[in-house]
Amino acid sequence: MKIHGKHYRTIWTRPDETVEVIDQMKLPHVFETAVLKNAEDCAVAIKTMLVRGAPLIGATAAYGVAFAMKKDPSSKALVEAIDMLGATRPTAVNLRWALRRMNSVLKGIGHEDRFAAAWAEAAKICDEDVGTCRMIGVNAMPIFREIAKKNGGKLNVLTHCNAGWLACVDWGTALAPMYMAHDEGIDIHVWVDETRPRNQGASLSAYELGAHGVKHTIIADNAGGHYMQHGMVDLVIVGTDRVTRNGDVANKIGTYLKALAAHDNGVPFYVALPSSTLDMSMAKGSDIPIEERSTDELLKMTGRLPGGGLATVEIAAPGSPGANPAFDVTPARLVTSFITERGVCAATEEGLKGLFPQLA
Ligand SMILES: CSC[C@H]1O[C@H](OP(=O)(O)O)[C@H](O)[C@@H]1O
Repeated sequence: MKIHGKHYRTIWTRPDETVEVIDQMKLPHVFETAVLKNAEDCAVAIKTMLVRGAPLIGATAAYGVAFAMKKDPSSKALVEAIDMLGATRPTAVNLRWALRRMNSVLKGIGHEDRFAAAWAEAAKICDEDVGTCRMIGVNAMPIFREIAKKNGGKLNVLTHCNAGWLACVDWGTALAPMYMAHDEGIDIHVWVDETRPRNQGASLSAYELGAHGVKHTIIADNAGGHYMQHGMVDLVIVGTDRVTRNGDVANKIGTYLKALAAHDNGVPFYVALPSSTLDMSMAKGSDIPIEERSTDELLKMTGRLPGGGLATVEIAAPGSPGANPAFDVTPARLVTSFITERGVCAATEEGLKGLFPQLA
């Protein structure tokens, strides 16, 4: 998408066979990129959330495997790289999906061809993600148009966390239809959950939507139910990090509470789901490993000082312990529909198999 008047993807290769990414830990205050030069750089970027978002995590890990093959194309090195990258974050299945895909491409070819093949496959994963996300937007538009038409051309959407182009390679999943609706002339407004503790909503979704000129309002995570109770939310759409065979949805912590509020107020709750985030090997949501992150993310906050520059301050009672699960699981019964690159389906095994028979 376009920022600062220039078209960006979130990850791109450089002539010196390195990879450049946007440093998302510094946004929205500072726009800086970071150059990844080896598999370890990719692992650290994923673990620290310099890059984040299920599809972008997978793409970054794919280039991590390519770097590993450049250094040592042996099968032992391939296994070690996959293990190292796979250990960075447990919840987003895209990481495992990308690593499995890289392994299946590389294990059957000669060592001398592995780097070139890995570099090409990582690029293919990125290009496919752009097309997948665009199609999620396209497939969401009939829903957006229908609801907007009922509201005289206006549409109030609530979203949680960041499932925009910054979470993917381009377009985004949940935010893709927001851009398309805006560009089509629908009077769309987005309630942006700040999304504590990492504030991906206030820092990243608001940054994206503002850059595209989409009307939006940042709200406290705890305010979403209030707006739904007062008829100010026409639909909720979120991204996901893993959907299991029965349609349960892992997504950023707090998503489950939004789904409950939406259900209680008769607000449709959609999940934008690329097939790379579908885990048909896992039966149900309670099987999904939930990442526990440092309580520093909860008990401290980073922001911009009045004179510029970033600073991190403590915001909690000194010495009080914290707990910081990064995701929760929304049961399929609370999901109105999945919106995928192949169309829209019910949040059921049957619905998913209907769109993705090859994954059955
Ligand atoms: C389109 S994937 C976006 C998904 O990933 C985010 O998690 P994180 O920022 O921790 O990588 C969040 O769950 C988003 O919905």
